[in-house]
Amino acid sequence: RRCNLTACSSKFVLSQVHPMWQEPLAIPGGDRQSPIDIVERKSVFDSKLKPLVTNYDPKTCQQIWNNGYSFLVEYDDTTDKSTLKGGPLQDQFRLCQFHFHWGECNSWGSEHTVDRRLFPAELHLVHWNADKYNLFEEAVVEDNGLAVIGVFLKIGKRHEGLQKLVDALPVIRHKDSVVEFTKFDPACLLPPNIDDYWTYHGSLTTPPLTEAVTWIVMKQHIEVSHDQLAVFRSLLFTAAEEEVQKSMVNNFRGTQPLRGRTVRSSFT
Ligand SMILES: CCCCCOc1ccc(S(N)(=O)=O)cc1
Ligand SMILES: [Zn+2]
Repeated sequence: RRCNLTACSSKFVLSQVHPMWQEPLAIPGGDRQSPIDIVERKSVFDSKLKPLVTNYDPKTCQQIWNNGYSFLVEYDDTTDKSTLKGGPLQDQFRLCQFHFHWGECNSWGSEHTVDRRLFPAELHLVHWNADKYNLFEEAVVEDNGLAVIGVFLKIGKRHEGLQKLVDALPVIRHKDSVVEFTKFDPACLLPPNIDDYWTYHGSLTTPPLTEAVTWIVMKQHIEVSHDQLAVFRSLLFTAAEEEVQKSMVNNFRGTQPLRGRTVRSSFT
């Protein structure tokens, strides 16, 4: 007999896949989905790719919140104070938020892979095209609307800049909790060399999965300590009032078909 949810005792742990990660059946178009496996030897060096230019103002950092899929550090994107340009981009983009994806253990957690290699986590710095659109929500449905920088995380030495963020996480343990978070410079989360990257046209990796993203994936990773990443895993997918609490882990999408796309590299 199918268990009727209301009849289930509160202690019954539902071992369902988190709704977010049950792939929707059909995505409109769906031939430029993300993430992908980056096959190094198939990427094509493009000498016309310029260096990336980031200009982040820590004063535009506003809050950090648990949206039930990840935690987002949000920036004031009503002016051109925190911007990204150069690289593969023709226009100037504004930083609106950054977030991470991670696993339940250090063996997996990243969204992109490099020659099928998985990393324990991946940082996404999300920007929208402020030369062409007025709001993130407008840009999210346009081909050239978004630019996301991806940075792989590896377990190693403690990341001093990340610790301020790690210390804020217990305050936003549950879905929909938010706390003020200011004066955080996201540039501290970039690797030393941001001139070496892969770039390709793809999509958001969570709903609405729109194919609006110029992806810029850094070749160089950053290091965080085991304990720092363990705090990410102490977050919950679930809201405070829910009876069954679910750890926020494995919040990554699997790699998607390349569908004939070319991944370009800024380095040989
Ligand atoms: C109109 C509201 C859209 C909210 C969703 O925004 C997103 C979703 C995914 C990514 S990701 N993992 O591809 O960087 C970035 C931003
Ligand atoms: Zn993401």
